[in-house]
Amino acid sequence: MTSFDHTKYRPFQPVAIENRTWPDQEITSAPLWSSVDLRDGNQALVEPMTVEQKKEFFKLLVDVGFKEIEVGFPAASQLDFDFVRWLVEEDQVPDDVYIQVLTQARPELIERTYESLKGAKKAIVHVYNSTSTTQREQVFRLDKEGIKNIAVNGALCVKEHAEKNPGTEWVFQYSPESFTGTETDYAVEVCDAVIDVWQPTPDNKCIINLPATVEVATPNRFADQIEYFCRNVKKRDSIIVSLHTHNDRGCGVAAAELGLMAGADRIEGTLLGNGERTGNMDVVTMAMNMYSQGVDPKLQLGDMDRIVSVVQSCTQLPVHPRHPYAGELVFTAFSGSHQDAIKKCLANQTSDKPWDVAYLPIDPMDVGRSYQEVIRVNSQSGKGGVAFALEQEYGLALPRWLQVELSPIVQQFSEKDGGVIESADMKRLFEENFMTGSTPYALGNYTLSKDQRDTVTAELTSETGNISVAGEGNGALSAFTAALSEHFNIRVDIVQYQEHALTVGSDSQAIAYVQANIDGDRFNGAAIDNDIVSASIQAVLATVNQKIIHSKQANVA
Ligand SMILES: CC(=O)SCCNC(=O)CCNC(=O)[C@H](O)C(C)(C)COP(=O)(O)OP(=O)(O)OC[C@H]1O[C@@H](n2cnc3c(N)ncnc32)[C@H](O)[C@@H]1OP(=O)(O)O
Ligand SMILES: CC(C)C(=O)C(=O)O
Repeated sequence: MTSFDHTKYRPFQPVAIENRTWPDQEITSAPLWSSVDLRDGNQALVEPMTVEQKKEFFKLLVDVGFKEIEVGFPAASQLDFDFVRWLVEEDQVPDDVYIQVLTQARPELIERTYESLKGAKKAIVHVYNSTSTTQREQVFRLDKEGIKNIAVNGALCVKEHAEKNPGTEWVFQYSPESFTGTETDYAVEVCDAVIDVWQPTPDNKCIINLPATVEVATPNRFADQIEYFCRNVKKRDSIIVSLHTHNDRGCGVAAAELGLMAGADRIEGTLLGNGERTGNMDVVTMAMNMYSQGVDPKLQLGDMDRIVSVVQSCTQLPVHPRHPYAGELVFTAFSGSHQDAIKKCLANQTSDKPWDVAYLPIDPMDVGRSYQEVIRVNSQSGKGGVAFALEQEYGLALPRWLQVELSPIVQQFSEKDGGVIESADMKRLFEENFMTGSTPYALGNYTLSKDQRDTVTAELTSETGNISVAGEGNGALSAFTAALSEHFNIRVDIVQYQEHALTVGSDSQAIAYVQANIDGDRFNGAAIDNDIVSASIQAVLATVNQKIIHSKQANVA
């Protein structure tokens, strides 16, 4: 017998709607945003925020650009009450920001709520009661009329208190809590009754907030509910339809997006999605989704590290490394083909072209991240990733033929090491294997002269004694190659050559990369010097040094 029995659950009963229009809509402008971090987010924490944490969080929300911020449930806790008083008395709320507070539709709680707001410049009073069948039947034990009366009486009470305090610019908000579990036509009926009390106008709107208190269906079903609601609610032009989705099925953002397409004007959510159970709708994700489609979300999310840091320290919840747009790994590719594609696309990307980089839906720089972290190398990585890391970190633009040689060396190392290879290790492997221009022989003094042909004479130093070599050719490199060929009795042909100035570390240095065919085997060398000719000569010497060591090892074997 298994207890995993799906027949105990009932499917969601969708609202009957014909000719729905939302699937054809696009999101082309930002909604009104309201942060509920300090209320819904806070009420879901193991340890609710202290006043100090709320202050820090509030400052972040203002800096991010929220103009409506639900700051608490002041009738429920002294701490929330005190925080609202601090905001008002210490004049902490910018003139263009509304503070929003939540209250149940109970007269004594509404009264206390208004006490907390005394002297506020602008405030949204948010009153709610649950309208779902489950709560009607089992929690409130009231019929539809009884539940509607709670809403109407709450709305009346809210209005009366506002009239007694005309110094504040009041906005009223009502939520039929558990909207998704409410028959949609009945939700319209209750909201209509509230609207009748408040008598909003196009110039003095009220907010009707439709919560997916619990997410119970696929986002398309939620969108149907929203479109139905918008079509049928009274005075549509005098109300702001707001959405407040939760993430029980993991679709909080998708539901809000489709709900917006279905006609909503305003979105409530939290930064990075903290909230009851699986969380509230994540404003960061939804806003960045818009941003990535070329729509201005009207929120400033560029300092993502600060957002993550404040949210983590105030909620004491970690942010998942793969959290959309904000997690530490979301712009990082480990696998070779992704790295290769990213590297090539980044090289093509210029500021005058629309962003078009494989595997990166947005430019990491836009949220304060660097290209360095875009590619991290482990045993799944290929040459592109290694080359990218060396270029980003050290300015070493390895030619493709050298990338091909270095990549397996790095891969072997990471397989042994078992994890991510740091750029410093890759550089060390590069130096150990290719910058071999000092052992057994290092370049001492040399002279170059130019006549019909170039001539070089060079001193090579080594532990076993110094030697002199001389040769001539069509350039410095070929003269030096000839000198080495003759002295060591080998045949050296330069197959590949590349050089560039070093832009990282020192701007007066250059690096040369050489691939040489020596007696039928290919060797790769590189060298850095203030002078490009010296760098080139040393890179050739690096290949010859490898050949000498190789031959010695072969003889020993
Ligand atoms: C989906 C949401 O997030 S809604 C917000 C939920 N957040 C919170 O509840 C956090 C803060 N709340 C609290 O601290 C407490 O609930 C308080 C202080 C507000 C009230 O506490 P209490 O008076 O002990 O009441 P409690 O919350 O248990 O509610 C009990 C009564 O209020 C009624 N009630 C609950 N919600 C509402 C409402 N929105 N409107 C009117 N009455 C309500 C209940 O039916 C119940 O009635 P009963 O006593 O006749 O059975
Ligand atoms: C009070 C309402 C909006 C709420 O928090 C919810 O339904 O989740």
